[in-house]
Amino acid sequence: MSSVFGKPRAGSGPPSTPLEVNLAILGRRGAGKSALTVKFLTKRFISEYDPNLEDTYSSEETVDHQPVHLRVMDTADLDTPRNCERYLNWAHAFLVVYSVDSRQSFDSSSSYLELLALHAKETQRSVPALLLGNKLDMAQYRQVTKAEGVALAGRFGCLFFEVSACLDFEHVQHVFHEAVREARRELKSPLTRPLFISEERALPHQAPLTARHGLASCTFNTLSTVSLKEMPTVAQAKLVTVKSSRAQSKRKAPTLTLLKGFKIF
Ligand SMILES: Nc1nc2c(ncn2[C@@H]2O[C@H](COP(=O)(O)OP(=O)(O)OP(=O)(O)O)[C@@H](O)[C@H]2O)c(=O)[nH]1
Repeated sequence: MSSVFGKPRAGSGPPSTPLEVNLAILGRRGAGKSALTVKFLTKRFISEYDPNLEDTYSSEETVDHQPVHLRVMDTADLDTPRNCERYLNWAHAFLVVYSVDSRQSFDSSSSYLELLALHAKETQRSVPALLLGNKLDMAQYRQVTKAEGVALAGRFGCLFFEVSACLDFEHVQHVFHEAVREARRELKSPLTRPLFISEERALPHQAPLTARHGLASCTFNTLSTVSLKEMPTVAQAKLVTVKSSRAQSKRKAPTLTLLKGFKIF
C-alpha cells in the first residue's frame, strides 16, 4: 500500500473502503473548537465544557456519496501552539478557528496559519487548512470584520467561513465536509496545489514564528501515531470513538467516556 509519511494513504484501497481523513481543529482557548466539533458530531450545542480536554472523535460520514471514516482531533493548546507535532504530522486537513468577537483569537489563528505554512515548507507537504470565524451569532460584538477574515485566509490560500456553533447544523456540517473535500483532493493528487504562501512574505513588526511562540518544541520530524480506542455508539450521538489524547502540556486525564465534560442540550 502506498503511504504518505508512513500513514496509509487515503483513497488507495478498494472502492468500498471508506476514505480515512484526519481533521485537526486548532485555535485559541474559547474560540469554540469543542462547540463546533460537538455540533458537527451530535447536531447539538454545548454550553459547558472542560477546556483542558483534548480528544479525538471518529465518525462515519458520507461526503459526495463517498463513505469517509473521519477522525476529528479537538485540540486543547493553551494560548499558543504547543507540542504541535501531535497534529502536524497526523492531520490531512486543519480547521483553524477564531471567534469573531475576539481580536486575540483572530491573532492566534494567524499564528496557527503561520505554523502550518512553516510546516508545509519544512516537509514540502501541503496540508489544506480552512479558516473559521466562529460565534457569528455574536456579530453585534464583533472585534473582527468579515473582510479581515477573508484577507487572512487569502494570505494563506485557504478557504474561509463564518459560522456559529449555536446556529444551524447544516452550515457547520458543510464546513466540515468542505475540509474532507480539501483533504481528499490533496490526498488524491499530493502537491498539485500551491503550498502556503505566507512565509514567503515579509512580516514586518513580527519576530520569527519560533521565537514568538516557542515553537522550538514543535519539531516537524516526528510522526505522532494516535491510538484510537473503539467505544460503543451512544444513543443520540454519531460518535463511535473517543480518545483521551491530552496534550502533553495539559494535566493527565483518564480514558474518557463519551463527551465527558460536556453538557449537551
Ligand atoms: N454564542 C456562542 N458561543 C459559543 C459558540 N461556540 C462556542 N461558544 C461558547 O464559547 C465558550 C468556549 O467554547 P469551546 O467550544 O469550549 O471553545 P474551545 O475553543 O474548545 O476552547 P478550549 O476548550 O478552552 O480549547 C463556551 O462557553 C461555548 O459555549 C458560538 O458559536 N456562539
